[in-house]
Amino acid sequence: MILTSGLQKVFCAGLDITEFYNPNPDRLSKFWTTLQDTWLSLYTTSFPTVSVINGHSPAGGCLFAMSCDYRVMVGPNYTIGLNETKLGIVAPKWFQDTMVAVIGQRKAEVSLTTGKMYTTDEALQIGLIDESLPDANSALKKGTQFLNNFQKISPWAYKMTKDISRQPTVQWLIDNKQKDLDFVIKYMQSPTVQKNLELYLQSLKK
Ligand SMILES: CCCCCCCCCCCC/C=C/CC(=O)SCCNC(=O)CCNC(=O)[C@H](O)C(C)(C)COP(=O)(O)OP(=O)(O)OC[C@H]1O[C@@H](n2cnc3c(N)ncnc32)[C@H](O)[C@@H]1OP(=O)(O)O
Repeated sequence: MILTSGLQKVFCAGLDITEFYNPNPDRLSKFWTTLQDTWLSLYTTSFPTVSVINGHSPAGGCLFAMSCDYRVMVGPNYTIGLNETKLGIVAPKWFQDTMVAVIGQRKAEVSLTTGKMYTTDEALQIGLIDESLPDANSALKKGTQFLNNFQKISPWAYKMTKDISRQPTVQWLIDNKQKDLDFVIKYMQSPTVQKNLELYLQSLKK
């Protein structure tokens, strides 16, 4: 399965920030639960997955890319990263753990605390992506080549290997879905967080 975008320069702009701004708790609760379930399905899918990152990929976009088995990104002009601290919010534990699984504890901590958005070259250097290609067609071709590896791998062996590797992060979220939701609902209602989001949304307007 390949995840990519039909847009010209955005792979995924992350979660819709307007869902967090002046939120209705019931709506936010459904929104966040849907995100948790979608992520669990993607991260544990029995299909081999590749993200062909053909545009910018901040925050939730980076999470979805990192949740695939392999990342091919079009360079050099796009950026990717978990930039939550730049919005004055915090990437939840399972976002952070997904990043640690990809680039390791030290690089993830620096990346997360600074909210850094990496260029394609920088992302390749720290291992956030696996390959950089100059255009979308060659990136798609690379992604397809990666998936072809699995024609010779037992689906059962593939899935069990992936489950063992991803189990700690997956199990944490399964065991803590309500706690994670309560954290988001509680802090999203904080006046400080709301002010930060307001300023960030304003900064995006042209
Ligand atoms: C004190 C303790 C604090 C504790 C807090 C705890 C909180 C709990 C945890 C909660 C975690 C929540 C996790 C969230 C993860 C996320 O995904 S947050 C989203 C992060 N996304 C971004 O930062 C992306 C922002 N967008 C961009 O940088 C750019 O738009 C782009 C690079 C993606 C594309 O650039 P360009 O093509 O130039 O597009 P624009 O013309 O800028 O955008 C068009 C239009 O869309 C609006 N917009 C863009 N992104 C978003 C978004 N993610 N959500 C909502 N709206 C978005 C942008 O404002 C423009 O609007 P107008 O057309 O001008 O109205």
